[in-house]
Amino acid sequence: MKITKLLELLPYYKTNQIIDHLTVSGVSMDSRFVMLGEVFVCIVGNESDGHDFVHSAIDQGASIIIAERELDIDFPVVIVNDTMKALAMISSTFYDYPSEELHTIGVTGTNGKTTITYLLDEIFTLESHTTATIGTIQMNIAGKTYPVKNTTPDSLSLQKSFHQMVGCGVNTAIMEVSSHALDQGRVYGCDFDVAIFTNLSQDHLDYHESMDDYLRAKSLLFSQLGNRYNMDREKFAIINQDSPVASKLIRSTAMPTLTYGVQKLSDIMAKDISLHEKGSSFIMSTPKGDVTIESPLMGMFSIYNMLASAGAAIVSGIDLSVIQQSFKQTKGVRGRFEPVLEGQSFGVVVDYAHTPDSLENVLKTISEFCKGNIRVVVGCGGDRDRTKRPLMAEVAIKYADQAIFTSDNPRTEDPKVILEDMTSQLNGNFFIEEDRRLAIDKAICQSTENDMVLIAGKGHEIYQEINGVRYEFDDREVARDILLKVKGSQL
Ligand SMILES: CC(=O)N[C@H]1[C@@H](OP(=O)(O)OP(=O)(O)OC[C@H]2O[C@@H](n3ccc(=O)[nH]c3=O)[C@H](O)[C@@H]2O)O[C@H](CO)[C@@H](O)[C@@H]1O[C@H](C)C(=O)N[C@@H](C)C(=O)N[C@H](CCC(=O)O)C(=O)O
Ligand SMILES: Nc1ncnc2c1ncn2[C@@H]1O[C@H](COP(=O)(O)OP(=O)(O)OP(=O)(O)O)[C@@H](O)[C@H]1O
Ligand SMILES: N[C@H](CCC[C@H](N)C(=O)O)C(=O)O
Ligand SMILES: [Mg+2]
Repeated sequence: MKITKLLELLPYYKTNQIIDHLTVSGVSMDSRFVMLGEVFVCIVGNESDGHDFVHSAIDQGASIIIAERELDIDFPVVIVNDTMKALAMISSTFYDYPSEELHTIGVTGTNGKTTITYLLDEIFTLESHTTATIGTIQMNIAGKTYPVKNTTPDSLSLQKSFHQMVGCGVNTAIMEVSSHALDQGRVYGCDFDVAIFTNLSQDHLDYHESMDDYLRAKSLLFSQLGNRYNMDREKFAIINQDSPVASKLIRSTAMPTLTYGVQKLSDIMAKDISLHEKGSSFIMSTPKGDVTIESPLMGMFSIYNMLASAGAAIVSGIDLSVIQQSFKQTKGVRGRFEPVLEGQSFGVVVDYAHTPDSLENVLKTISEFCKGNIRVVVGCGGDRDRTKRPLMAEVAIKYADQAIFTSDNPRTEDPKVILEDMTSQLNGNFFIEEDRRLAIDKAICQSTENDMVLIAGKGHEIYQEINGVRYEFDDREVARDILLKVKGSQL
């Protein structure tokens, strides 16, 4: 591609040489993987600064450098004021603006993103769309799955994936948009058609300076909605009206908004809600009429996830009958309120709750129907928001009859320090068992008829990360092994 074409969306840039004659074979943001003829974009990261690797990028065969500051090299350099935004724009240009070709839905918020992308995938698939999803668990393009490093990929990988989707005949792309991604411009320049907000509660205060800063990042999805090319298609924001920050987000976008909620008057509302052991049912009132929803998804938080998904489906032109059928037959998401059943007389549920709010929601749901004792096994991740640790522990002892605190992914931290952070100010009864397998064993072995065990925090994860090494660990498999062992010993 000619460099002049590649740079066509950048509003203003300076160069140190005449570059108009140059062509580029690709785009790279990592000096270690630059290929011959590629443009190398210097990104200032959290760990290192891409500008420091310019020489190695040139040695690897880069044809031109895009930087944020002047570089003392005799080599073609394009200087822009923000390389993160520049990377997003040139990646989109290089891959021929693929998000414009797709009906693209972005979901942001502290909790519920993965669940909503799965619910939407089921709805659009039932409507015979060819879909793709990107998120925490994996990327799925037209039925083929790919592993992911981040919930939301960097802008270069993202545009490449959109391009692949277009090539595979995908028409609807549904993705999670994390606050880190918004802050780091990973979705800058994406042509979203629908942007969904779930909720805002405490998480990631290791990365964001404050809750206001966290909200500012989330609001970028809405303020950037419709900023890009394809204005032939209407854009919509779908906002949780019951969230205290709803009005801020509604004001942050110039695009039409559809609200959803349970408490406050909203465009889409759930009424006559019934939450039970086998799921939930409610009347969903919408601008297209009312419909009765029955679903195996449990808990009030699931009602919100269904309303948000319904909002996005409605503005995408999908009939209420399809939404109704999809919610009825949903398979749910692995690691989200996933039961482990080995014929035992008590319940065991594995859930990805790793924030105070999600843990509270899940425990509240369990406490609404559990007739026996509730035991929770939970820890907090290392190298992540320290301030959420005591809050999660407090929620655990508030709702559970027995709280067993253990390790999650300690990463580079000492698990004992994490457990100390969780419990040092805590009043009440709890156990500490650092070894997650033993903690699960303890909860299961003490349970009897009608009790419930919640194993929280790791959900679908199939590893435990300790000091940079990922050891095989799957809460569901561990629980299953223990249940079978207990069953065997009772024969
Ligand atoms: C803190 C954070 O968000 N880091 C992300 C960031 O990496 P970074 O800023 O550390 O990058 P860096 O290592 O400093 O490198 C800066 C630049 O120098 C380049 N470089 C570096 C070394 C070298 O030899 N040559 C070279 O060119 C790098 O390629 C890069 O372009 O940019 C990378 C590329 O986009 C991300 O993969 C990485 O995510 C790390 C792995 C991570 O753990 N992020 C988490 C916190 C995160 O983003 N989580 C959210 C989900 C949260 C949720 O759902 O709850 C997510 O979207 O995944
Ligand atoms: N709407 C909701 N409100 C509050 N809690 C929720 C909601 N939906 C799901 N949860 C809880 O949050 C956990 C994570 O849900 P999910 O994976 O859908 O969220 P996420 O936003 O994708 O999280 P992450 O940021 O870690 O990727 C679930 O296991 C459940 O405990
Ligand atoms: N996306 C979240 C996942 C947390 C999952 C939990 N098991 C942990 O490791 O803290 C994060 O990276 O903060
Ligand atoms: Mg997720």
